[in-house]
Formats: sequence, C-alpha cells, structure tokens
Amino acid sequence: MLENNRGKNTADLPKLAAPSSQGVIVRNAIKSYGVGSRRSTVLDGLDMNVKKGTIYGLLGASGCGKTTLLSCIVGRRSFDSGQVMVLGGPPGTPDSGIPGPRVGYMPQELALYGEFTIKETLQYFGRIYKLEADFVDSQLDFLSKLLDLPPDHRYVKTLSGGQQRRVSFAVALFHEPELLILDEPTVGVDPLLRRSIWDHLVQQSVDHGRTVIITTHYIEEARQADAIGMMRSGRLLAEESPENLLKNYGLPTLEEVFLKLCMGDGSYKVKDAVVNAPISKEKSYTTSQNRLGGHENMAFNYSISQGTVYTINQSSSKSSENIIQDNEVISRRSRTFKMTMPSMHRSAALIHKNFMQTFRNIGMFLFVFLLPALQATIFCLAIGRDPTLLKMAIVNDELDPSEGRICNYTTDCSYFMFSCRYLRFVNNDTIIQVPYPNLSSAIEATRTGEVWGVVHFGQNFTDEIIIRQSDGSASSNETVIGSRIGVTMDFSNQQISVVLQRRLNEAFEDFTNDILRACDYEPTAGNIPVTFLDPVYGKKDSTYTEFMAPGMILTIVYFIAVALTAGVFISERKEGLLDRSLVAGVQMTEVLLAHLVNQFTILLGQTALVFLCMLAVFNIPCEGNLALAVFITLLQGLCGMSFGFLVSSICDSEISAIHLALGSFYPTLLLSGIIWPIEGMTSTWMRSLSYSLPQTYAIEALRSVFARGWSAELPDVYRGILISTGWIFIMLGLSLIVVRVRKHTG
Ligand SMILES: Nc1ncnc2c1ncn2[C@@H]1O[C@H](COP(=O)(O)OP(=O)(O)OP(=O)(O)O)[C@@H](O)[C@H]1O
Repeated sequence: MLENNRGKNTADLPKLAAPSSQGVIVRNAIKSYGVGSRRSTVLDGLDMNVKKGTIYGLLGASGCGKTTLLSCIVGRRSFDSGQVMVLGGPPGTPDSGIPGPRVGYMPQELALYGEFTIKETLQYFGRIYKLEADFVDSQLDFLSKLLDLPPDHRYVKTLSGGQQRRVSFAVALFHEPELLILDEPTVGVDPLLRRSIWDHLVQQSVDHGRTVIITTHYIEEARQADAIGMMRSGRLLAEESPENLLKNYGLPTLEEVFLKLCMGDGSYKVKDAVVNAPISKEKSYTTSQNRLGGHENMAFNYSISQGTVYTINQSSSKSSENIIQDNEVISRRSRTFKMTMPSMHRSAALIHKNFMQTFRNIGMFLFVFLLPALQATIFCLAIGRDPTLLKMAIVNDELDPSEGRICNYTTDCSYFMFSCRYLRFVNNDTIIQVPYPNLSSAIEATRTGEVWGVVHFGQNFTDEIIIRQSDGSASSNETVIGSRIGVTMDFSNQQISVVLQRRLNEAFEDFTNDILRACDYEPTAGNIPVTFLDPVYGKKDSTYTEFMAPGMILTIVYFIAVALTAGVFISERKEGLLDRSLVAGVQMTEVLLAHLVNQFTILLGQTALVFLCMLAVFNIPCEGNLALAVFITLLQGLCGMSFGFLVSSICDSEISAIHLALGSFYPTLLLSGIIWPIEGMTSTWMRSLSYSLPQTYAIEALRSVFARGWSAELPDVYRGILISTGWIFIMLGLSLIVVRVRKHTG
C-alpha cells in the first residue's frame, strides 16, 4: 500500500528498505502518445522492480513500450500517471541524482555526433561529468580493448553501424555509473563481442554493485540477467529470474517461455500459468523480490525535498498501491519544471562542443560567416540607386527638316532654340535622347517598349515661351499649349517614371536658372516658391538605399541568426545527442546558453563585417553613435537567435523549421517598415500589427541613430532597445517552456 504521509517524520515510519538500496521501482505506470482519436496507450499500468546491483533484462516485442519505459526511468519523459523511483528518488530530484552522472544511458538511436572522433566524443562527456582527462584517457584505452573499438581518432560518421553502437555503449559505460540503462546495446554486435559485453556487465553488477537495465531482442542472452521482465502491450507478463521462469514453465528456452506467455496473455493469467491455476488479470505476474533478496511484503519509503513521505507496500493490491494522489504527481511534475542555475563546467563543455562543431566544417563556416556582409554588399549595389540609361524619344518640331534637324543652341541671353537649350540640361546618365521625326512614330516606339516615353516640343516653342513670359497670367490657351514641353510616358514602371519626371523637371529648373543668369536676373527667380531649405536631419538628396539601410542591416542580422539557430535543437534531437546529454545531467538552460554564446560570438564578427561593408565601403552615413548602432543590431541578432530557438523547439524536422522561419521572413520584411514607411499603412490594425513585431521599433531606433544622430536617451531609440530586449526574453522563455512541455507530452 502506498500512503501519503506528507508532513510526517520519516523516522516514525517503518523502513524495510532504505532508499539508497533501491534500484528502480515503477508503479502503475500509464503512458499514452497522441491526442483524441490518435491517442494510444503504450504503458498500461506497468509495475517493475529492479534491485540494486543486479542485471535486469527487459524483453518484449518491437513496439511494446520498452524504450518509452526506459526514457521515463531516465527522466526524459514522464508517465501520464504512476510513479517511478530511481536510486532512491523520482527522476529529476536530487534524491535520485538522475539525470546526472549516476546513470549511464545508451539510447536506441546512435545519439552521437558524427563529426566528432571517438576520443572527442568521450572527452565531451568527460567534461560534462567533470572527469579528469587522465581518467577519460585510461577509460578510453580500457573500453577500446573491451569493445574492440576502432582507433580513437576515427570520426564517428565513418564507422560501421556496429562500431558506432559500440562507441555509444562505451559512452554509457565509461564514467562508471551506478545505474546503466541500455537500450539494445548488442544489436549489430558479433556473438563473441556480445559475450564479452555481457561478461563485463555481470562483473559490473557483481564486483561493483552496479545496476543494469538492458533491453535486447536476443532473448537467450538475457539468461545472464538476474531478473527478466517480459513485456507485452504495455505491461509486464512476468518478472522473474531466468532460472525460475524456465523451471516454472518447464520449458528449455526463454524464447519459448516468452512465446507461451504471449499466447496466454488475455486468456491465461500468467501467475496461474506458473501455478497451473487461474488468477485475476491485475496480478498476472510474479515478482522477483524474493530472489533478489527483497521482501515479499516489501515496503519502501522515501522522502522528497518538500517533506512528503510515502510508504509503498508491495503486497497490497495494485489499486491501493497506487493511491498516489494526483496532486503528488503534479507536484513531481512541477519539480521537473524547476529552473536551476547553469553549471559552469557543463556550460563550458557545451560551448566547447559547439565551437568544435562550428569550425569542423570550415568551408561552411566561412560561407555562413561572410554571408551577411555579402548580402549587405548585394543590397548596396542593387537597391536604391537611380535607374540609368533610360531611352526617351525626342520629337522636336522646332527643328528645320530642311537643315537636317540640327539642334543648335546659345548660352548667352538670346531667345533662340529653347528646346535645344533645355535638352542640354537633360542628364545624359539617366536619359538617352533618341530623336524621332514625328509624334506618332515616337508614341508607337513607346507602345512597343523601345523607349520609356516621348518629349515633344511644338513648332513655335521658343516664341510661345517668350509670349507666355510677357503675357503672364493673361496668356491664351494656345500659348500655354504651344509653350509646353509635352511628355507622354509609359508609367507602367513606377520607379522609372518617378525618376524620369524628376529629371525632366530638374532639367527645366536648370534651364530657366541658366537663361536668367545669362540675362543678369536672379537665377532662382523662375523657381516655384516652395523652397526646401537646409534640412534639420538627413540630406535633401538622400537615397532610397540610405532609407532602407538600417532596416536591411537588422533584417540581415536577424534572419541569419534565425537561420543559424532554427535547426540546432532539431539536429541535436535527431542525432539523439540532446537526449543523451540531458540524461547526463545537462540542462536545457545550459544547452540554450551554450548555443547563445556560440552564435553570439559568430554574430559579433558578422555584425562588424556588415557595418564595415555598409559604412566604410558603401558610405551609408551614420550620424549617431556607432557603438549604439552596433548595440541595437546585436540585440536584434539575439532576438533572431531567440526566435530560431523557438522555431527549433516547436518543429520536429528541419523542413518544418525552414518553412516556419521562411514563412516569417516576408511578413517581417513587409510589415516592419523596412521597405516602406509604416505611415503608409492606412489601417490602424495594420499599424498595430506592424508595431507588435520584434523588428519595427528596433528599425525606427536604428534609423534615428543613423539619420538623426539620436542617442539612447530619446524615446525612439530606447524604446527600440527595450522592446528588442523584451522579445529576447519572451522568445527564450517560450523556447524553454515548449521544450519542457514537449518532454511531458512525449
Ligand atoms: N513520440 C511518440 N509519439 C507517438 N508514438 C510513439 C512515440 N514514441 C513511441 N511511440 C509508439 O509507442 C509504441 C512503443 O514504442 P517504443 O519505442 O517504446 O517501443 P519499443 O518496445 O522500444 O520498440 P523497439 O523494440 O522496436 O525499439 C510504438 O507503437 C511507437 O510507435
């Protein structure tokens, strides 16, 4: 019976087994995967007893839930309900020391980093466990011989499947843990080696009192185990020593015993099968406690940090045994949510590993490192410059066809061939003038895309301009039409037409200034009265490149950071390295911290190159404090990293991470005011949406530093800094929550 003796003194309770003498005990474990109609129960009220210092063989058909059970024992997953005690405490509590160095875990998947050598792999885990380098080296020598490992300079990715599994096995063994949890360690291993592995395990349990839980498909090799749990459909059909199993069933092999148990499951009750009489399904297995030196009515009690004390009495019925109150299950779960301070040595080990990973593939590293500067260069070269060499048809009816349409003009104060004098000021870099004999052929050329438009002068253009000037507001419509420079354009390309309009207007202003100056008038007297004086901030002729530059810098840095981090958890999870590291005692906060340090170091270099490129090479002006601009950019880089972490914690595959990261790219680009001012968004909700994005305020802040030279005391700037910082914490926090929730939902 399990009693909740919360608040009682443990000394008052009978102690039949001290917590430290316990190996692993599982009670009424229930675990399901999926939701709704897809929900399937994998562990169905499973009980398990593993005595300390013994080998426990967990046998069962593929898919019966062995791996699930082991992952709950090592604390990587949680049962939906039920209890587990490992080395005297529930996993995840200081009592059990699990996850941590007390356990050696060999998962079914490789769970090693392919780019590491065998030696580097062991050294990595050595650093995690804070082991002396000499000890790691001596263990490597010993295990290399025991497991017949290839030379330790070989990369894991170049090893055969069997060799990789042996390295994985060595990683589980080398720090000499109290509890070894081995998920099919002998797969792909030849019989001789399999035998020496088993001999080693027996020696570990007999000589050193180590506890081993091992799953295997080679049922007969489990004969060397002290106890065997035969598992089917999420329950143990039998839990007994191999000798007793063979004796009780009167069969020569464990395989046959297992077959018989399976065939009898549901129709025969296992215990009855043993004693040849039917019993109830709930108690359809025998326990091995007697053989393992335990007590038939074994009870164990343990205290948890909050002072709750339980007593479990195994002789009681399962239903009473599992009266562990929901609130206790919840309290245990909440304990695993507890944040602890990152450890220095584990963080250092992870940072070391990340840097090794980063620099191992130097070609790829250089590409990623230089990519932001490359993008910045492409941006500066491709965006924001005025289009050049645009063809415009010129139809000048002022020219005399009989004189070969030669365009002569004067530069003095003479009223002669104004059309030609005007065309002199049309910028040749922007506009290529293509003479056409008449308006209709020029318009046809515009229609067919040969030219962007037509500039037309009437036959009496100069005369009509003079009349218009002298008549002023009394000018006739005929004079107005005759004195105009008629421009018929292809307006289909907004940017090109804006440039053409601007250039043609500027040319007219230059033309009038020129004549007025030649005639000793005030040159600007002919300009329109609206006059733009010296700007408070910025330049009158600032380019679109300069407008976009702050947004581009932040976008480049933000998204390169997203790209760098969006896959980190996924690849670590895929390789299984993350799981293995977590079982070794690494915490998610440490994993996150190590990646942050790693990526942030790279980000520092990338940001420096982007600024160098934009400011020094392409002369984008930065009026404000450069350090402040760099600081805002780095914050956005961190923001991108945090978003990347969130993506990689949410997604299961690289493909879905890419979809999510790419999916966020355009909305961010379009809504954050990078390409177009937010003031151009007419709807209020659109603006609110824009300001709710992580980049919008930061871009405004950087633009203010760049163009206005503002400092961090001004709201536009400090708002950007504060909001970026807030986003970093929100996204990092969410990543940790998602990782932990995923762990609990399996
Ligand atoms: N994350 C998951 N989500 C949904 N179903 C899962 C998940 N992990 C395992 N399962 C399912 O749970 C069942 C038990 O899986 P588990 O890996 O525990 O079996 P196993 O006994 O270790 O099998 P094997 O011997 O083949 O490794 C299987 O049907 C499996 O498909």
